[in-house]
Amino acid sequence: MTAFRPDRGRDRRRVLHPAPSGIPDAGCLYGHRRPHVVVVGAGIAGLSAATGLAERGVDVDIVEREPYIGGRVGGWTQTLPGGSVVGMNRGFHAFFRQYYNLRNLLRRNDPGLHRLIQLDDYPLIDAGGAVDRFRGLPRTPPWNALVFALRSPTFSLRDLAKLDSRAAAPLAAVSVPEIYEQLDHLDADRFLQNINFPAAARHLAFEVFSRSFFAEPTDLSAAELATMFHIYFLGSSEGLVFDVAEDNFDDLWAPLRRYLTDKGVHARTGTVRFHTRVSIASIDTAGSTAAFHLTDDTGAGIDADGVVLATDVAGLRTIVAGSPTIADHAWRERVQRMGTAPAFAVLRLWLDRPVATDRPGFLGTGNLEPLDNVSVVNHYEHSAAVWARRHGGSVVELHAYALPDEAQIGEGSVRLRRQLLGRLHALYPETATARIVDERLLFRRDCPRFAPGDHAQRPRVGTPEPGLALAGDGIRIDLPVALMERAATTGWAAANHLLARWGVAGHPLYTVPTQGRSALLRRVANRERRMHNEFA
Ligand SMILES: Cc1cc2nc3c(=O)[nH]c(=O)nc-3n(C[C@H](O)[C@H](O)[C@H](O)COP(=O)(O)OP(=O)(O)OC[C@H]3O[C@@H](n4cnc5c(N)ncnc54)[C@H](O)[C@@H]3O)c2cc1C
Repeated sequence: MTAFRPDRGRDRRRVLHPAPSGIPDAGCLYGHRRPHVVVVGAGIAGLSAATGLAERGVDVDIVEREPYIGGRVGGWTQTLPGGSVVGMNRGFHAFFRQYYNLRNLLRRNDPGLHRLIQLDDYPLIDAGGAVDRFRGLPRTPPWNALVFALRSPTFSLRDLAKLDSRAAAPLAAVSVPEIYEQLDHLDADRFLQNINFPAAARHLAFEVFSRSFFAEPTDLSAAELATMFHIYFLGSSEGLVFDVAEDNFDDLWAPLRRYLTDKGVHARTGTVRFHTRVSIASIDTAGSTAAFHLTDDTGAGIDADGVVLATDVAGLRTIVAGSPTIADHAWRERVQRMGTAPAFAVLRLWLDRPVATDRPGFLGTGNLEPLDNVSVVNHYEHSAAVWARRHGGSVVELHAYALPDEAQIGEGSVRLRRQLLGRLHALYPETATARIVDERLLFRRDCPRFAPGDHAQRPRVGTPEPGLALAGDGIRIDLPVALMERAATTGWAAANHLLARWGVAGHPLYTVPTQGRSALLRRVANRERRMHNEFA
């Protein structure tokens, strides 16, 4: 059996959320057989849920619409002109050290996390050429934020003095979930204006934060921004340096898939089967001998004792709309009200020339629309590095978030591509004369919306339907987690939810502290909240 050592990080103030207690193995709970759960969606959330269930003796079928697993962090291969087979994926992802629950998933079959490598620095540059850097920052709050602010060309000591410290207190004293009561009615842009945050720094540091939720600061909840600031900056001493996958994302998930399907080798007892290219259309709770009957869009069906819906928002809405017998009307309506963020584009270029050697693996940009970031993929991804070496070239990826609908079609997409290339040539002039050997432009719109007011409406992991749980980065969980880590945490929590129903032990979760680290700032923030409530 593989000994699994959980990732606890280095922050001594991280929080352990203990595993719910129960029997260790679901065993023969159903007489002669184990319970059987269908997990719909094989992104991070679905894979976490499946792992959590299988390790406690539940039989799991994972059903995935795409031909690959990993969801938005999935990878596949494609053939370039000339016959080279190269890796392709949905774009650059930063794996932060405070992603404890995601790292614990990856550790299942890669205990040393050798498939992740550290990216030493990721500069942020704005239209005026001002650059913020993360290299060499202290890890411990508040020194990380202070040194970042003092070093930043967009933030002066005078700016610091001008901050409205009372209005800004919630930023430094985030408490989850209370922060949503305080700030979810506001948008991030308005909040930063209210606290006198300097405009240049707003564009650079905070726009990058908010646009990583694929939204403009005016469309992002201030509570989500503050929670992000807490997770990555003031609430954790794991630091702002992150890891990236050292190869295409399929390399990240293949070992986990083996871990889940190889029988008898690992510390799990349930049987796991993957079904790719299968799209679930509906779930029925009536008329079948099993608790649930799931039907795919070809009409084929599968019975289950429990279900985890770990799809993206659109997938969840479609399935729930087709399933009038599950849960209740109010809950189904709540699901239909979930929103998606605007579309984004990922343009990957295979160039016949290298970029300058000192170009960073990842560069964030502010105020350089439509460009949000540039990655030099061959600086960190193994298969891209092999291609670049063999061809004396480079592999570069450009992201553009929060796009208007017209940017995705016809002349709009041609213009977007042209603008992105123009930005690249201005930032990295050596690329202007490079020939594009091949390119892929992807448009997607499958990230959840985190607009003001969304939080209270968001469905939670547990549902009114016994035996049905939700997971995904758009699902509410009142813990300080975001993006990939929210996907992983809700996945483990969905497994725990179903296991608890059967009296089976769950899995522990870890998070950054659930409240701000400074008692003084917490007191100021609490006073502010009380005053706000009195006047509201
Ligand atoms: C370009 C980009 C960059 C990002 N960068 C970062 C980053 O740097 N750091 C970070 O933390 N996060 C980042 N994210 C966010 C991160 O990708 C997501 O938070 C995370 O992958 C969500 O995982 P999930 O399992 O919740 O959803 P998904 O990955 O979307 O998984 C849902 C799965 O359900 C499947 N599905 C949907 N409907 C059905 C159906 N009816 N039947 C069967 N299957 C179905 C889908 O095909 C999909 O595989 C980024 C996202 C994008 C797009």
